[in-house]
Amino acid sequence: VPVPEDIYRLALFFLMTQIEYCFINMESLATPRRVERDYAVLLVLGASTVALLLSRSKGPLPPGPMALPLLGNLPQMPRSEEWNTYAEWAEKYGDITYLTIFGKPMIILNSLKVVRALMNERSANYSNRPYSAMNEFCGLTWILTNADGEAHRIRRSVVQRYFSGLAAVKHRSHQQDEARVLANNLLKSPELIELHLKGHAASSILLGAYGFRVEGAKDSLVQQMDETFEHGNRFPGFASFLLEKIPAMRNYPRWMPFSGFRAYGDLVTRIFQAIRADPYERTMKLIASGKAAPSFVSTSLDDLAAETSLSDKEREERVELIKDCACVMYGAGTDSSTATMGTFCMILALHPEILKRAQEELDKVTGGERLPTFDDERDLPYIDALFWETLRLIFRDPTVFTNPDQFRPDRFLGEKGKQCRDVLTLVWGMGRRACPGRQLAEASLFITMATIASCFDITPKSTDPLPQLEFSSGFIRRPKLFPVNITPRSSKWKEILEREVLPAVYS
Ligand code: HEM
Repeated sequence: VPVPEDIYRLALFFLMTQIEYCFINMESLATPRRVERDYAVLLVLGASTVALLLSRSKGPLPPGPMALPLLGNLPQMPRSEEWNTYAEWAEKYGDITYLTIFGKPMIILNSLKVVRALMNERSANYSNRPYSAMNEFCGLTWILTNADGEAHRIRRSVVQRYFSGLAAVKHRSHQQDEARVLANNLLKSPELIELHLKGHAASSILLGAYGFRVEGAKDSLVQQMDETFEHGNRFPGFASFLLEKIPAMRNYPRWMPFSGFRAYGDLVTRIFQAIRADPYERTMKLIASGKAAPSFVSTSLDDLAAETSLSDKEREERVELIKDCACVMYGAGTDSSTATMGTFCMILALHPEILKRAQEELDKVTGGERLPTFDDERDLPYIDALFWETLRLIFRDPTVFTNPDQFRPDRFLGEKGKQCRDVLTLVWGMGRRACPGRQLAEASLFITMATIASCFDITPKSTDPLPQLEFSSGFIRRPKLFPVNITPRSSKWKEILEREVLPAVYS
């Protein structure tokens, strides 16, 4: 029997969905305003309530803050710096905290011990994504990060074959070039640091995946991709919740009242299909004109051509798979790399003593006469430690890293440093979902950090008061960039950079 709580909950979803639609930009949908009819609301409310009741979870659950009847833990959810609230909850409830938001369960793993136990040792149990009617509704089941079971396994093996292990080494030449292009861009217009960092990450990944570089974050393709992911995030939360709870809603008739979400679903499906197809088409044109650099797409197509026993249908499926895998690399890799490089630059501005020590080490290896290369890697332990400590900032378990708020690259030096690195593999995720772009990202970030530290002094534009390094909330912890001066260490370094960037740009 439906309880009043469920009816209120659903009534609230509908109400909020409509309110949200008033705030999002619906112009592109050209949907005429629909007449709202009470009987339709009652019908859907009834069906939804039954579905909600059937989907109720039973069984013992981990402890967590007391949930309110309708909203769950929504009022207690932190609006910013969520990691501090999660740490407080860990003190109170232990390593695993259970929450619900509008009936949707959420589990926070709060220590290295439980993350390892669940995500690594029992990866087979915990690596699947919960079924998402919303992903199906928007045609997003092909994305590796959403896929499960066999579809996930196949996509991962395709991606790993080209981006992990020894295969990652093939990307080093363009990664070194892109690091130099970034340094040159920072030399020319340091005030555009945010755009340059984004353009650099995008270009490095697009080169690996599709074989072309972009001129920067303003490139139409980069903007198209960003807008697409943004669109996905803007899907009205309550409509998405409703779809998850009642998947049959994806067939909700378009002529019914409140069916605006279907038009929005069509839009999201269309634009996701476009970012899957458009960069692929760009590569096909480059291949046709003989100008394509070797990439994941071109190599995979060559491999496909060499397999003579496949039927036409199998070939078509393989091409679709190649499109899926290339596209996801951009989505998964760009923002994470941009955030890490942004953090690195802000850290250097706040810690001149660290930058000086890095430059001393680099000068010893390069003689202060050239930019660093991958061949220098083994002689640059401090740069390596700097790289690890920058990633470590998101890992704040004080029982593992003492004073986690302090930036101390020395943690990663010497014998003890090796143990710290082992622990820090956590930042790449664990088990079956661990980051397949890890080696690619490690190499790209290392050479870019070494190049930037070689060429520039970085200082905050204003030191009174000294800026604090703050981070935004969300899936990726992004640094809030404060204004900085980025100047070549000397006129000699300006010349070195200008000299060495030319082959990078024109090769
Ligand atoms: C600083 C850089 C990066 C960090 C910290 C990072 C971190 C992570 C983490 C923690 C996961 C696991 C998420 C989960 O458990 O569901 C992940 C997944 C993934 N990463 Fe990365 N990543 C980085 C860069 C990259 C790059 C450069 C690429 C590609 C070029 C990439 C591609 C992927 C993909 C495709 C997945 C999904 C794997 C799956 O669901 O099986 N990442 N990454």
